[in-house]
Amino acid sequence: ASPCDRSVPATAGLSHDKWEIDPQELMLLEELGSGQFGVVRRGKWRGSIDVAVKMMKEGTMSEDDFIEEAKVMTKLQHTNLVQLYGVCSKNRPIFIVTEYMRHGSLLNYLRRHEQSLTSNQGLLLDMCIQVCKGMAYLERHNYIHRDLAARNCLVGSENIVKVADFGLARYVLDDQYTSSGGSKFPIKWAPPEVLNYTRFSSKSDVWAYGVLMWEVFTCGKMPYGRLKNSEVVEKVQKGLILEKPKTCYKEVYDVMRKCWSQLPENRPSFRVLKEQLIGVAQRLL
Ligand SMILES: CN1CCN(C(=O)c2ccc(Nc3nc(-c4cccc(NC(=O)c5ccc(C(C)(C)C)cc5)c4)cn4ccnc34)cc2)CC1
Repeated sequence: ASPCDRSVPATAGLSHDKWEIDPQELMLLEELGSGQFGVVRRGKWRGSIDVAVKMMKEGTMSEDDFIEEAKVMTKLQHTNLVQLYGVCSKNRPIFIVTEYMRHGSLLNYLRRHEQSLTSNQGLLLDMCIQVCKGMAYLERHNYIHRDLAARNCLVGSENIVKVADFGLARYVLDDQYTSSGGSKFPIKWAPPEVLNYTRFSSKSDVWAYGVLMWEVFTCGKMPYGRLKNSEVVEKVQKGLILEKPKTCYKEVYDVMRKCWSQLPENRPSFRVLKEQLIGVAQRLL
């Protein structure tokens, strides 16, 4: 640049690829809770943008693989997906920075608002449709979630619901979580082909989506109640499915049941599910 050039020196910002966030532009605020990777905090980015910051506890994630994948994840943009803004990967622990969702997980939201929600089937169905839209977008981009459940969806202002942590399961190092025999594996959201062969697909996400619908219409009950994981595996392989929640239209339960077809090819796609659920909402409400 010529000496009289007042613009910012050319190198500024280049040291950070567009998915790399400068930690000096982050202000960390209160703790939101902790998950598989450690503590999550609310923060401000560039002084004004509300963010959630996952601070990855050392040894919990295969970091280099994730940082590579982050470039792809930042390109996945949809109203019903929690937006990944970027990562701080130049020092440890690495930070994963996403948009902030002020009401926390869908599971806790359902449990906290059970009284007002049980009589509001329209809102419950709308929440399911929002998750379906986010999942249909991931399906269109051949992106598999691998751990879709109400605990991994988040609620923002005006009852907006977004899918979070899509694809992140691939980078968890804890084999109690990654192997289907492990104590932390989400057995109750897994179809037969995942229980038997860990064969994940958008159709295994559809099975999990059916369980998420059941979570929504029971306002956050635990699927299969207090059954042990080993008992659930046995029953699911025998074709047992979750019973119809009391406050749930039969048409809605019929959609859930299709998500639990034993064979993946017999389950609807998220694209078809979205059309069916919107159709049910128009007829019923
Ligand atoms: C009135 N209420 C008061 C209490 N309350 C809260 O404290 C509260 C408010 C907002 C919250 N928001 C967020 N919370 C989180 C959050 C908080 C704790 C843990 C986690 N989850 C994780 O750390 C996590 C989740 C899944 C996974 C795998 C890979 C296994 C799928 C790995 C790690 C997320 C992430 N977010 C991303 C965007 N917004 C949020 C979370 C909690 C909710 C509102």
